[in-house]
Amino acid sequence: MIEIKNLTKTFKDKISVNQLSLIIHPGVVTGFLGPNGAGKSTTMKMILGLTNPSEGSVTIDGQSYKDLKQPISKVGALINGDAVNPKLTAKQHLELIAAASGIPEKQTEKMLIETGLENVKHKQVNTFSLGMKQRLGIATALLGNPETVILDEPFNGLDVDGIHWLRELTKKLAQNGKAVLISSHLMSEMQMIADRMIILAQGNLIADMTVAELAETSLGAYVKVRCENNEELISLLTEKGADIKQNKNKELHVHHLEMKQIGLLAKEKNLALYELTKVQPSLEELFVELTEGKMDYVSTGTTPVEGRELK
Ligand SMILES: Nc1ncnc2c1ncn2[C@@H]1O[C@H](COP(=O)(O)OP(=O)(O)OP(=O)(O)O)[C@@H](O)[C@H]1O
Repeated sequence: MIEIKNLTKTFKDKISVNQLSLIIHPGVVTGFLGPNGAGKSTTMKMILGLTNPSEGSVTIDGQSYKDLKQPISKVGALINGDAVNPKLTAKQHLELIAAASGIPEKQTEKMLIETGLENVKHKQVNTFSLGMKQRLGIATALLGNPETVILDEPFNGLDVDGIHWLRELTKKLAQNGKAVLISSHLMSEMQMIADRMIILAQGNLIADMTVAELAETSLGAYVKVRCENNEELISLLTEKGADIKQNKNKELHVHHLEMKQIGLLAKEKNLALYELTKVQPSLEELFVELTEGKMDYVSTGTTPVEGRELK
């Protein structure tokens, strides 16, 4: 079990991870989600002792990473940008790590088969595609049969077969009692494999719940309204406690008011509505909503109504 308490990382004057507290449980695939720059990799690096926290602590079964006696059998990780000597073959790379860590040689063969690299094991890593490198990174992470597996954006570069393989692998690891932490910025991907979701945005914890809880969260449901006079309707509904966002097509997304209430309030003021639809967003849409306005790199899309702060 990984326990993170008040974990904070500041680079110069920028807070990349802010007072993060959470637990990564064994036997569970935990999706670690957030837009670019949310602080996912930094958190993973702090778990692995690769980056020192500015504040707070991380323990793995009660110990910090640097105090673990046999770290490779406790935590295995794929961190983007992992250094692999490109001149080595896949087999040599794994054998080198196995030898350095006292892992039996037969384990390297097992990992090459498990990750589908058996046929290319004698090829130099510099001839590998991104997907093959990812597979080798995953083989490296699993080499010590660790209790916890941390994978930073492992789907990057994998083809359809690879994606399917990795989904099955992560499920199997969790079924075997391992704690699996996987980062991604794609909710749709995580939805397929994660039991629990942790969402970060700008270093802050936005959600930490099971996928079922996330899907049920009332934050998600809203009423889509198109109307002849948005300004008037916004002020009317806001007075009644609604939270409203307006997208670039001038559609209003109204939270915390029922469809019927909205219709009746509009009728009282003789406001014509062109559309009134209850929307239960997908997890992908919910993710966008939860993290909107909290990204380092923003693209166009739904914008908040002036004066209303996004939740
Ligand atoms: N070594 C560093 N020096 C300065 N700033 C850093 C450093 N590492 C990370 N950051 C900053 O910390 C913030 C969080 O970065 P991080 O890589 O953890 O995000 P992420 O959620 O993993 O993003 P992505 O999905 O794009 O990989 C970013 O603003 C990033 O620029």
